[in-house]
Amino acid sequence: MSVLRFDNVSKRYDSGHHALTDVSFEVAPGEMLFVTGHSGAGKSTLLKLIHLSERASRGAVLFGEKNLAKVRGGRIALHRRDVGVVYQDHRLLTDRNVADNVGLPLVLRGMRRGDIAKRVRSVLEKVGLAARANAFPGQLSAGEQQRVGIARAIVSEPKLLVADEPTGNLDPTLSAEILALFASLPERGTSVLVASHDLGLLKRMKKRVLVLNEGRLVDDISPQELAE
Ligand SMILES: Nc1ncnc2c1ncn2[C@@H]1O[C@H](COP(=O)(O)OP(=O)(O)OP(=O)(O)O)[C@@H](O)[C@H]1O
Repeated sequence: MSVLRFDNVSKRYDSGHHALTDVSFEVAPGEMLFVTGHSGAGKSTLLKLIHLSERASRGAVLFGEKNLAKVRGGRIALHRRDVGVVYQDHRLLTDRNVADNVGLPLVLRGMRRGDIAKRVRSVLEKVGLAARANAFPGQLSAGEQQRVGIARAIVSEPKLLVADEPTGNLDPTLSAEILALFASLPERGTSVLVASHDLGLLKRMKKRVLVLNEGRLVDDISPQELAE
């Protein structure tokens, strides 16, 4: 059983623009892969269909056995518990400190405060921000904010993590560290799908790469092919 499956998915925005056309692929449990393509190729749209910021116009997006077309109303929030999202613009709450931002998904889940504090501490250590737990987002660098966003996305150990250009604001050393962190998630059962147009990074990571061109999936490159 795949974690995620796109079956001939197309997305046409209300403007009439066809952002995705007939896209099909599957993600296995514990797999890490990238989606790439030039600006406007449809990478963000593809991720939005997974966390239900947008809906497919045709075809089916399946998350495990669940057809996302049927996930409506209150079930959207439940679905989002299973999908961790790292946004390009972080989307942190500016009036809450780092620890509160990271712990928020666990609060929404009704987890006990003591357990939340433990998990938050552990995940902040992983992203190298343990010392900044009490800082507010406005006091952090762009790269640090990015890492808070990543910590928040992985704190609830989702089945799938989707990240849109997660290393955009980070220097090369930090990018490498964050990607190494992503690459370690599959061992703990989280599949990872990252949108990136950084070809150097894709080559270094040696993971499967989906290539979009004008909304069509034009290549699906295995790690072996990438190494050649
Ligand atoms: N809400 C929207 N309404 C209309 N068109 C949109 C909307 N969002 C995106 N598009 C268009 O759909 C196409 C795909 O956009 P998308 O953001 O998915 O591309 P992308 O590959 O992520 O690009 P980038 O690398 O620049 O972020 C673009 O031509 C974009 O202008």
